[in-house]
Amino acid sequence: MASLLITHIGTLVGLHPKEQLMLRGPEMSHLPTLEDAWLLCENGLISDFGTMDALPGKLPNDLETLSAEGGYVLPSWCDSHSHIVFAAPREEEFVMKIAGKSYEEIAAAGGGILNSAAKMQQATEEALFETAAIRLNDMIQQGTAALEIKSGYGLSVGSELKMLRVIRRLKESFPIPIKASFLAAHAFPIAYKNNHQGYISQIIDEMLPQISAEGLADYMDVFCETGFFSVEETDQLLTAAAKYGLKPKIHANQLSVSGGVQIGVKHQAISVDHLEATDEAAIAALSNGNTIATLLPSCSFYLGIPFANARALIQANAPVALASDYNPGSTPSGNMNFVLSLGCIKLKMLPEEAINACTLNGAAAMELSRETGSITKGKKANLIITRPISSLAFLPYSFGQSQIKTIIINGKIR
Ligand SMILES: N=CN[C@@H](CCC(=O)O)C(=O)O
Ligand SMILES: [Zn+2]
Repeated sequence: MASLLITHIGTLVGLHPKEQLMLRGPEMSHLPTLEDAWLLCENGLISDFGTMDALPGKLPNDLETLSAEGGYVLPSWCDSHSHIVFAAPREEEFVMKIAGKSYEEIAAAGGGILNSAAKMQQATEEALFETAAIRLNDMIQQGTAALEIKSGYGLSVGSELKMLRVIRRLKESFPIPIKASFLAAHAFPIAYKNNHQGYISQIIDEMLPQISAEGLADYMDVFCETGFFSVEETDQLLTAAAKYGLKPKIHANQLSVSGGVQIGVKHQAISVDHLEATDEAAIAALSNGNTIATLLPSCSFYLGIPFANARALIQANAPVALASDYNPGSTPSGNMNFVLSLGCIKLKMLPEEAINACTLNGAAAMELSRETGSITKGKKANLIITRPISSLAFLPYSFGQSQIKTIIINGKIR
């Protein structure tokens, strides 16, 4: 594999030591940088870096050189929450929202997740793979190079397995790390509206054993929310998943204070995600803990719901990650550059905090921070090279304007 030397880097950003696997509270504002730098990629990994006045004397033979021309170099975005496998977009609901209907009203009228589930029954694995691959390629071009993808539009044994097999194929076909979360507990199918235990038994007795036998999921997810899965039902599902070694990453407190945060923490969830409706008890549950609060500001932006209280979480010494939530209903965008801007503009995170939340803490929310998420020797050479910009703050400040000039994946120009 050819080696790549990137020279004339205006500022190299995110030089965390390899032992730093996650950042919490005040640590999140610490984003080490190096000015006027070079960086060497060998065998797909970051092998060395330094300042331009001390370029390495001995260089590999098969070396390709690329000048960053004064641009910034950052670790690629690590997006730890997405639903990019879906059968069809839902613009009709977008228009209903413009006319004043809420997410809950649309869902109660048979739209929402059930709308996507109905379309999923008909979709072929091939079509699902092709459309998800287009979305994923777009995301990679926008700087994402590690991704979590959920099932959850199947809501039946066959369709949930179909979604997870599509995610497995994406894992095999793309050069970036991908993690799969099993989210059959996303909504109750209509046939089980008044028989919650019937559907929960199907998840526990039929889906989990097959998924485990085929190794199709890395995590268990539940939408713990009023009108969806209760705290008791979430507890039951997470207990069952633990028997198959599936750790939780759950949807909590999106539309109301659901108790989802506390039940996630009780089950040592890797992350509890959303938290738009978080109260003091939920913040206290995350304070000083290892469960990551993954905030999804594009969802608040699109649905017009409150933004999560990032400042209170950071104040409480919690680890905070930012992710896209790319899905057809609440967030039809996987652009992490916009997530970064919203993190600063709406969640009042400092640029350094928001960048750490989109990189190292995002990687940690997928248990990938040993291999990606910072500029650290031995980690994947997955990089974003920007145009020359006036400061780090310019990146989130210039919202909606791409500053990305080149994407590097596994040490190769993409
Ligand atoms: N809230 C649950 N799941 C998705 C939305 C799903 C949908 O509307 O299709 C979310 O994270 O926002
Ligand atoms: Zn989600």
